[in-house]
Order: sequence, then structure tokens, then C-alpha cells
Amino acid sequence: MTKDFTLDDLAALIASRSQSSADKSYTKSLLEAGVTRVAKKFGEEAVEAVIAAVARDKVGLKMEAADVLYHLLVLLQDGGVPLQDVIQELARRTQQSGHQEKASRASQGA
Ligand SMILES: N=c1c2ncn([C@@H]3O[C@H](COP(=O)(O)OP(=O)(O)OP(=O)(O)O)[C@@H](O)[C@H]3O)c2ncn1[C@@H]1O[C@H](COP(=O)(O)O)[C@@H](O)[C@H]1O
Repeated sequence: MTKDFTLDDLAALIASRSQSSADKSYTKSLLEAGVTRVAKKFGEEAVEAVIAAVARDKVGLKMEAADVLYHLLVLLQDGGVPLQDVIQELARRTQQSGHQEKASRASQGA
């Protein structure tokens, strides 16, 4: 049923909810609460994903990973960073190995 559902679709849904009202939309209520709240929720979900991963809880990890991705997209919406910009950055990084990418960050002082 959701075979073709993508992160782009979820990002578009989140963008549309930013025009909604907080009483109707959880996304809008998060965005209205501000970046500190949005970032805190993302951090909480990331920690919960870490806990599930370390516990080898596959179902928990799936559920928490979904929360992490949703809250990351809300964070990107709040920050005005299009998901496609992140995808492009990931695509750029495929031109080199992870070790090379890390070394290039170090040489740039990042
Ligand atoms: N994918 C999600 C999604 N994943 C997680 N969540 C919400 O993120 C929250 C997770 O936080 P917690 O587990 O800490 O739960 P909580 O204690 O209720 O959260 P808080 O009260 O602390 O905010 C829950 O309220 C979840 O419902 C999501 N809320 C919305 N979406 C998507 O966004 C769409 C738009 O949602 P609305 O903005 O509500 O219309 C939905 O149709 C979904 O596709």
C-alpha cells in the first residue's frame, strides 16, 4: 500500500502542514513551538533509536528510526533546508570513500 512512499513525499506533507493549524496538525504544533522544541524532539528520538539498536530490538529500532526520520524532516523544514539539498550532499559524497570524506573534513578544519 505504501510501496511508493518516499521521504520526499513525507517532506512535502510536512511542508504542507506548516501552513496548517496547530490544533489540527502535530507537525504545525511542533513548528510553532520553535527550533529548540523541534531539535529536542529529534534528539530524544535519536537516543531512543540508539537504545533500541543496542538492545538488539528490531521492532523498536524500526519504530524509533521512523520517529527519527520524521523529526529530522521537521528540523529541516524549520531550518529552511530542502531535503533535496541533503540528498545532493549525500550524492556528492558517493564520489569518495567514507575515509576520504573524513580526511577532507579534517583538512578543511570541519
Ligand atoms: N510520521 C509522522 C510521525 N512520526 C512520529 N510522529 C509523532 O511524533 C511524536 C513522537 O514523540 P513521542 O514518542 O515522544 O510522543 P509524545 O509524547 O506524544 O510527543 P510530545 O507530546 O512530546 O511531542 C508523537 O506524537 C508521534 O505521533 C509523527 N507525526 C506525524 N508524522 C507524519 O506527519 C503527517 C502529518 O501529521 P500532522 O502534522 O499531525 O497532520 C502524518 O500523517 C504522518 O505521515
